[in-house]
Amino acid sequence: MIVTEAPGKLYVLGEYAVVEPGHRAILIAVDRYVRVEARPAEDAGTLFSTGTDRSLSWRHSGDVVDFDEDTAGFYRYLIAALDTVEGLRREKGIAARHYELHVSSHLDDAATGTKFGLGSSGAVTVAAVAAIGGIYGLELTPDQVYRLAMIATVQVTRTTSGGDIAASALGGWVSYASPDRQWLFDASRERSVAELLDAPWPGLRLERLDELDPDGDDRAVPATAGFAEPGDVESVEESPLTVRVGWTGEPADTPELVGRLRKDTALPADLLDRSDDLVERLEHVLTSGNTDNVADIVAAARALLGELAQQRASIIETPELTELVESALKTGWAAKSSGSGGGDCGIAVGPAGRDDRDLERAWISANIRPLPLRVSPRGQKILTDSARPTDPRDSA
Ligand SMILES: Nc1ncnc2c1ncn2[C@@H]1O[C@H](COP(=O)(O)OP(=O)(O)O)[C@@H](O)[C@H]1O
Ligand SMILES: C[C@@](O)(CCOP(=O)(O)OP(=O)(O)O)CC(=O)O
Repeated sequence: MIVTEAPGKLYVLGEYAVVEPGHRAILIAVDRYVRVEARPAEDAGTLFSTGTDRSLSWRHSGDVVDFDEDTAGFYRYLIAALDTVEGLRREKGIAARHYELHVSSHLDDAATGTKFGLGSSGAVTVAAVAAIGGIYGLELTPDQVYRLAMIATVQVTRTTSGGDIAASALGGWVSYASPDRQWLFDASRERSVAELLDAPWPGLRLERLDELDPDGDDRAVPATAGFAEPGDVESVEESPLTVRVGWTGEPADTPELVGRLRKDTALPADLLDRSDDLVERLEHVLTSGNTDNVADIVAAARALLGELAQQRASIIETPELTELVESALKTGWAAKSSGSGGGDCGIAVGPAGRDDRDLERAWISANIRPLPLRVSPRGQKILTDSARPTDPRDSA
C-alpha cells in the first residue's frame, strides 16, 4: 500500500493578481493534510472518499481508462489526476495496474465539517498524483508533482491560478507565478505528458523560499486546540516570519468572487505590477531575514485588495475580516485577508518567535476563531510504501 499526504495552503500575498498568467503570489503550506491510500486491486480500480457516500469504479481499456460515471462529478479532480499520471505511465511503457484510491481530507473542521478554505481540490489532486506516482515507482520530484497536478486541474478548470497546487506540492513558503492555463490545456492535447514535464511553461515560476526541514517532525498540537503554546513550534519556525490564522466563521465562494472581480477583463496592469512589486519585497524579507518592512508590505497589500474590490464594486474584506485585521494591528501584528476573501480566513504576520497571546485574546474578543495552523515544512510526501514491487515493469 502507498500512503501519501498533501498539505492545505493559505495565500500570504498576491491573491487575485496571481490569477493572471505570469503574475505572482506568496503562499504557505499549512499543517493540515489530505491523505490518500492507494491499494492494489485485481480487475478494476475504485475511488473512495470521505467527502461522499459513493465510490466510483474504473478499469484500463486498451490505451484509455474507463470510468463508471460521467467525469464531471465530485470525483472530477481524482479522475483527471488518474488520467494524467496513467498517461505518463503509458508513455514510459510501464505495465498498467489497477488500484483503489481512498481519500480522506483533514483540511476542514472534523467536528462540524466547516470549510476553512484551505484548498481541498488542490491538495486532493496533489496527494492523488503522488500516490499513483508511488504505485508505479515514478519517483516524482515536487516540481513534477506540481506539473502533473496542474495538467490534471486544467482539464477541470482554467480559472484557478494553481497556487494551492504549488504550495501543496512544495510545502513551506512558496513563491509562485501562474502559468497560462489555456496554453497548458491546449498543449496537453498536442504534446505528451513527459514532454510537458520538461518544457518551459509560459508564465510559470515555482520556488520554495524557506529552509524549513521537510523531514523534520511536525509539531503535535491537537487540531481542536487554540493557538499552540509558545515553544511548541520552535522546531519548525526557523523562517524569519511567522503566520497566525484567524477564521471569520463565513466560508467564501471563490469561483463566484473571482468571476465577479475579473469580470470579462483582466485586472488593470498597474495594479498587477504593484502587486508583483509587493510580492518581490516580501520575498526579499524571507530570503534576507530583515523583517523591518513587513508591516508596510502587508498593509500595502491589504490596501491594494481594497482598491481592487472598489474598482469592481465587490467585497473582499468583509466587516468580519476588517475586525480580524484591526484587532491584530492593535496587538502589533501585520494583518490582511487571505485568498479570495468575502469571509474565510485572515492572517497575522510577524517576526518568528513573537508572542501570540495578546493576538489570540484580541481575536477571541472580536469573535474571530484562532485556528491552530502553522507552516507545514513538508509538501506532498509518500509516507508508506509497502506495495511497490522492486521493478514496477514486472507486474501486470
Ligand atoms: N475529500 C475529497 N475527495 C475527493 N475530491 C474532493 C475532496 N475534497 C474536495 N474534492 C474535490 O474538490 C472540489 C472542491 O473544490 P473547490 O470548490 O475548488 O474547493 P477548494 O477551494 O477547497 O479547493 C470538490 O467538488 C471535489 O471535486
Ligand atoms: C483569488 C485567488 O487568487 C485565490 C483564492 O484562494 P482561496 O484561498 O480563497 O481559495 P480556494 O482557491 O477556494 O481554495 C484565486 C486563485 O488564485 O485561483
